Amino acid sequence: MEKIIVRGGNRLNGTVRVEGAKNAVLPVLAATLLASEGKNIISDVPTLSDVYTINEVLRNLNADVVFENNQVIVDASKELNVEAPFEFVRKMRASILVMGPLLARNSHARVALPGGCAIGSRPIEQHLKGFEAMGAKVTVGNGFVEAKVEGRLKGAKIYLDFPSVGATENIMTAAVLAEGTTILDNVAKEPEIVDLANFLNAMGAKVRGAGTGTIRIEGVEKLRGTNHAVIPDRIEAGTFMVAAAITQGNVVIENAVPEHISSLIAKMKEMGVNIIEEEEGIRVIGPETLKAVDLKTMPHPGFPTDMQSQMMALLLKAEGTSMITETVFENRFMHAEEFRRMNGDIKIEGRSVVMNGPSTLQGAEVAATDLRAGAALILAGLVADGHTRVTELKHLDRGYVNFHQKLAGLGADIERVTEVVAEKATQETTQSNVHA
Ligand SMILES: CC(=O)N[C@H]1[C@@H](OP(=O)(O)OP(=O)(O)OC[C@H]2O[C@@H](n3ccc(=O)[nH]c3=O)[C@H](O)[C@@H]2O)O[C@H](CO)[C@@H](O)[C@@H]1O
Ligand SMILES: C=C(OP(=O)(O)O)C(=O)O
Repeated sequence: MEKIIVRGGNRLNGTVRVEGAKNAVLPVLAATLLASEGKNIISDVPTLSDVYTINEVLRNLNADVVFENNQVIVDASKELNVEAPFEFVRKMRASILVMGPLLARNSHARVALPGGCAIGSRPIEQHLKGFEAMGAKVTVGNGFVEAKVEGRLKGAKIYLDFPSVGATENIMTAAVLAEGTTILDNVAKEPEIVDLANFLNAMGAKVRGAGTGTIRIEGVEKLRGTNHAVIPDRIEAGTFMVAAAITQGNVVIENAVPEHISSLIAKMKEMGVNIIEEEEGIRVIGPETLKAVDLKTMPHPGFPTDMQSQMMALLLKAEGTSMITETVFENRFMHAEEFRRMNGDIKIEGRSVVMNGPSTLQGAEVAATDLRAGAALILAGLVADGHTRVTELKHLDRGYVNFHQKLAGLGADIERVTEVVAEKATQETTQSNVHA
């Protein structure tokens, strides 16, 4: 087993560059299945475990996929298979995003049911409601969801009960090859939705309104491969912004797009963080004293749930009482217990957590319960007394490329070790504690 060991106390300084966005590249790669002619060349692709997983899903569906130098080339022109098995979907829920493209291309798709995960039950009924409205017959059984349609899907008017990111993407990618027009209401407005629409349009689709609450899709008969560069990862950018702020550092985050993270910038400014938009990116200067604030996660342009745990780390160091309310996922506070193990003063009250800060954080052995929790625990470790050891790094690797190396490049005292070396470090700490 691998661990990341952080020794707290260093201020971060310098420049760090963010990668292409995980949550943009996964739907884009799933949508490459729509091109029955030509190759798709997707660039700025991060080397994340989730990307390797979706590439395996595509290969399994009979697409040719080459991933080199942050570029994925997909040739999906051969006849596609119908089924995405559980071995992939269990690793990564976003595998469900192949359902829309497969149904549109094949008139038939069978995908293992994703099930819940550490942050909530995560049902997919809004995705399925969309496929049904377009004429598909959907059945669920034996751990699979299957959708079939005679001939092409038919354009429809669909209203989502909640602006689900995945449902918006899956229905969009089904509707682009449907007969007639689809009007999709109460949709997600995340930048990743806009990126997907841009990619679909470059393949020859007719998608209008992405980024607003209503998307209108005129179906076309065929799509062809194109070139597309993925947008920068706003959550990775936000994570490094917190790293700079929590360590009273001074860091430029290159490639970050301020318009994609305006809610985060506003909240951090409220906390007293100095944030300057520069030509190369966003400069973040952490203050001596952070102010307590309240925040509530919401669909975009509200505060992103994927930044909630990192902000929890930051708020633990703020003066006064802060409250975070999670409205997007029903169970995304598992990291709060881990912060408590680091001496964080934190209480869970239903869908909110209350923190009385600043907490004097102490190094401890903690487990990443999901990918953002993993990053957040490392952020807390940057300002904790002594060593913090973070385990369950498979979650972190789903969403961050070279996270510890990037932090080390900014001056953090951090390393990634295997169990054997980690045990040696534990012994050293135990010995130094005995001597102290
Ligand atoms: C790969 C990817 O892009 N993942 C992101 C995507 O996940 P994902 O697409 O799964 O998130 P959704 O927006 O669909 O889910 C938001 C909420 O709606 C619920 N829901 C969703 C669909 C449905 O049919 N029924 C239902 O009840 C979910 O359980 C959850 O509570 O958006 C989330 C919300 O911004 C982010 O945290 C994830 O990082
Ligand atoms: C929850 C996340 O991702 P996923 O939907 O892929 O689990 C995330 O990126 O924080």
